[in-house]
Amino acid sequence: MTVRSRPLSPHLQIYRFTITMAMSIIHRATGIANYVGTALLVLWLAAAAWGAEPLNLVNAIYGSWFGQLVLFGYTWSLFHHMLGGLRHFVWDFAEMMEPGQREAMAWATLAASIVLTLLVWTVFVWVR
Ligand code: HEM
Repeated sequence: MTVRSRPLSPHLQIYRFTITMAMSIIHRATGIANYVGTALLVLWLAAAAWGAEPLNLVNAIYGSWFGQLVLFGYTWSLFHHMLGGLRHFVWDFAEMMEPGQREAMAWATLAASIVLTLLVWTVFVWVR
């Protein structure tokens, strides 16, 4: 049987890396992470409804360094995804679609998500 070489679809390795591409991938990843984080939130609420002992256990796990790391990541994920959603909202009005504008919005999303996460953790966790 003769094997004909067929054209390949473009794939990740042949695209030039761009910040907008990274933001698109991160938007999907944070969407998935938000599901996991929300499940953790539900677990905490369920433990609180269950009684003092389960709540103390969940609080101890969430309060450990690993738990705090996960919750910090969840906070960032929520902010990044929400700002990404607002970016889509702006695009729905056919605004900020020019090259340069798209990149600026992508960097602004990333920067704002980091600043907002640090702000929330500073106000509600680190300095109370
Ligand atoms: C816990 C809350 C949330 C969860 C679990 C969640 C989850 C997801 C998931 C899994 C996707 C699909 C990603 C993909 O297939 O590429 C998605 C897409 C999207 N999300 Fe969320 N999301 C949440 C909150 C939000 C919020 C607050 C906003 C807006 C402020 C938002 C705006 C969007 C938009 C616009 C898309 C579509 C993006 C596209 O078309 O590429 N989401 N979300």
